[in-house]
Amino acid sequence: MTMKKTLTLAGSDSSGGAGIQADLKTFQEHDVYGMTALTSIVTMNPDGWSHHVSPIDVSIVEKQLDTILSVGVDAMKTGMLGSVDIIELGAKKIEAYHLSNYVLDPVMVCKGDDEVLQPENTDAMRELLLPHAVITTPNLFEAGQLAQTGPIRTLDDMKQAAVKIHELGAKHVVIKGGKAFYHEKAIDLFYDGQEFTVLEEDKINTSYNHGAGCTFAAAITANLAKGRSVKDSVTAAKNFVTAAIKHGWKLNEYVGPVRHGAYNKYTN
Ligand SMILES: Nc1ncnc2c1ncn2[C@@H]1O[C@H](COP(=O)(O)OP(=O)(O)O)[C@@H](O)[C@H]1O
Ligand SMILES: Cc1ncc(COP(=O)(O)O)c(C=O)c1O
Ligand SMILES: [Mg+2]
Repeated sequence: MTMKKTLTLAGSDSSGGAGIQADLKTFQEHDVYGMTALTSIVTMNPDGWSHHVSPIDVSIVEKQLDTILSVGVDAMKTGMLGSVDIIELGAKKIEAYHLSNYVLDPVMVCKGDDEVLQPENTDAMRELLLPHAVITTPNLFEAGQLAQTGPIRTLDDMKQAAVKIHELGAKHVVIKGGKAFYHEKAIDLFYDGQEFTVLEEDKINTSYNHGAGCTFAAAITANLAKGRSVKDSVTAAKNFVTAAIKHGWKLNEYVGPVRHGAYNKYTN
C-alpha cells in the first residue's frame, strides 16, 4: 500500500510538544508518512525555561528540502522559519516543485516566551509565502501582524483580518481565537474567500496547551495529504486538537504539552 507523504519545514522543540516533534507525532496519528526539514533547534534553559533558538545554516536546510522534494510530497507545512533567507528558500522550493497543498503556520512567538518578534520575517512571510498558501493558520496575534489591521478584539475584527490575509494571497484562512479571544467558547474563524464559518468548541481551562497550534496545522496538512477538502481538513483538525488539549499534561513545572495521540485514544 502506498502512503501519503508530508513535509514539515520547521524548528525542533527539544521539549517535544511543539515544532517538528508535534508535527511528526500528529502525522503518525493520521497514518501519513512525515518527512522533516529542520530550520532551527529550540532549547530551554533548565533554570527558568527561557528559550534559545539555534539556527541551522540555510545551505543545510536546502539539502534537506531537496532530499524530501526529490521523493515528492502530497502536502507540506511550514512552522518556525527563523530568518528571511529560509523564508526565501521555502518560497523558491514551493515554486520550483509546484507544491499546491501548502499550509502556512505563521509562527512568530512561542507561548510562554518573550522572544522578540522579528518584523522582517513577518514581512517576508506576508510577501513570499502567503501567496502560495492553500491555507494559513495564524493565532490572534499573528493574524494582526500579517493583516496589519490592528489588534483583534471582536469577531468583526477577526473577519476583517481574514479578508485582508485572503487578499494578500492565501486561498483560505483560519484565525485561531483559542484561549486568548474574549469569548466563552474556543472559536476559530475559517474564511474561503466567500463565506465565513465559525468553528466552536468548549474552552478548556488548562495551561497545558504547548504545541496546540503546531498540532492543529499538522493535522490540517495530514488531512489535505489524504485528499480531503480544505474545509473538512480544518474541521477534522479542530476535533483532533481539542482532544489533544483536553488531555494536555504537565511535563515539568514550566510546561505542559498537548497529548498528540488523545483523539485516537479517547474518542470514537
Ligand atoms: N483552552 C482551549 N480550549 C479549547 N481549544 C483551545 C484552547 N486553546 C487553544 N485552543 C484551540 O487550539 C487550536 C490552536 O490554537 P492556539 O493554541 O491559539 O494556537 P497557537 O499555539 O499557535 O497560539 C485552535 O483551534 C484553538 O481554538
Ligand atoms: C520549534 C517551535 N515551533 C513552533 C512553536 C510554536 O508552538 P505552538 O504550537 O504552541 O504555537 C514552538 C514553541 O515553543 C517551537 O519551539
Ligand atoms: Mg502557533
